[in-house]
Amino acid sequence: MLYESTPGLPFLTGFLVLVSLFIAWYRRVDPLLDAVPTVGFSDPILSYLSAFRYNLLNGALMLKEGYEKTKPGLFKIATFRRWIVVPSGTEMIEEVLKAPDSALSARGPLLDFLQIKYTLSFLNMDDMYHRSVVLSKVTRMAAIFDQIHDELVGAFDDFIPTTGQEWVKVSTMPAMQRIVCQTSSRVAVGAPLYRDHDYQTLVISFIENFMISVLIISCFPKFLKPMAARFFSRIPSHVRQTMEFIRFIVEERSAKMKEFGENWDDAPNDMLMWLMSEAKGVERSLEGWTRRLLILNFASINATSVMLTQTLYRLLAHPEYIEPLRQEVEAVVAEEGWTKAGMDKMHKIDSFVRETQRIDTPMFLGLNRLALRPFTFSNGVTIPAGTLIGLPDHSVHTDEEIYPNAQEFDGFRFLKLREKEGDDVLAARHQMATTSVELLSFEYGRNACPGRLLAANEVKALLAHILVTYDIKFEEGKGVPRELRFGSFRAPGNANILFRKRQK
Ligand code: HEM
Repeated sequence: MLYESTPGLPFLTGFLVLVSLFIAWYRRVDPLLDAVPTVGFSDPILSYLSAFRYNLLNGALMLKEGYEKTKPGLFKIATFRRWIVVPSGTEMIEEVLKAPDSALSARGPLLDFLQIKYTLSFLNMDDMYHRSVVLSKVTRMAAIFDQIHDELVGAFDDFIPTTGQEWVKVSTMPAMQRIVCQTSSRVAVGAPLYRDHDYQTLVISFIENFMISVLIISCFPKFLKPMAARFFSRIPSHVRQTMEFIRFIVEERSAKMKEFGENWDDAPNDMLMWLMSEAKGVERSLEGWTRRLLILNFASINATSVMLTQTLYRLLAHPEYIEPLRQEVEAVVAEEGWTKAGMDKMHKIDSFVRETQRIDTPMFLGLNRLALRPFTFSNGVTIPAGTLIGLPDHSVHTDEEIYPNAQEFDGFRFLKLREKEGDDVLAARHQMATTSVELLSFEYGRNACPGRLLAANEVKALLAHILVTYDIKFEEGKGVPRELRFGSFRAPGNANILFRKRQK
């Protein structure tokens, strides 16, 4: 009877069996990875439940559990797309970071993560010259710092216009993004374009659209990705519009480069100029420079505004730091003015921002490495070619053996470590822009962020300016907003902050 009343049942059962077999085959674990313990289910089909838990419920907890249970060692975790192997403990992480690119590639996973082939297919991935441009030029911060300070004051006046005793309500994340955009654009394209609000709107809309495009395109199977990019990405239009904005500047500068060559003494000192001087071959074109500029805007503006927003939230959640930080800024500025040398002396500010970065690191699992060939760790475990490795940023940052009372925010944690060191060289290990295997927000080793010195100085200068210029508080009855989490990502929620001219 049952059979007669449900004629589709055998087909449905058959279909489910086929799907299960396909999943079991697709998510099968390479036997070599059997030696790596799993957090959650190892079974190919049940591992989807673990992936669900990881992506949507409590990925951070799962990573922490794997890290603590296996340290020093390795564990694996299931995501919807694939298995990820995670090293636990700093020694194992260092092995990953020190492995040659020919064994564990950083570039491949980064390009895959950004879906570069479909979002920015025009980038020549073999020539990442913008990285060395940033690294070599940004290191000479002193000359750039004047521009940054000059501009951040203007940006605050533009976006947070306070007068008298009135409190001005500011939607934090969008306002910080605007302020960082204007300040960074001064370093990126110079005057007069950086102040053009239409240009800034375009820069921010590119960043937002880029992130949305990456998310959407990642959800499609490979053969549908080009179509998804065509339908959902507005990036080609952003490229065209940005080209129109910078065309005039590029033409003028190209003419001067031709005329003066190496002897152009008062050449502008901004990223566009650095790119124009260093580009080779097809990259030496309006379109080539535009695309590099866009990718640099993406790399710098979003991460810097997130860091500034998190720092402000931490400050408001711990207002006892406001006075000591203010006093430091005032004392240093009285001695050194608003200079790079002054920034270097703001040890309390530096420590406060670094502590925020430690505890609010934007990724629970940082960017990845792809094993291009079988790779054997010092504990004898070999992972097969094709394995994806993720770095457990947040688990390291909350490792009690490295940071006692790791879950507590201690704004002067790094100041105290700095003061304990005997000399300046050792003390510098604890400053904001110094990378280490114990603090992975800027990554560490040869793939570390080339713009970290700029980011650190920008955030420190912005925070110092806020402290001495404004009184700030959350709206009545409100506090730090709940952060947004998905899998290994986290982002600060948005809250309004009230600003008024400082009263005392
Ligand atoms: C708080 C702000 C910032 C954070 C947290 C941050 C973090 C990172 C991280 C973790 C990476 C490594 C990605 C990888 O290759 O695995 C990276 C790469 C990069 N960052 Fe930053 N960054 C910040 C600001 C900046 C700024 C201001 C610039 C300046 C232009 C910049 C330029 C770059 C570039 C060009 C790369 C790519 C390097 C490559 O292709 O290998 N970043 N950043």
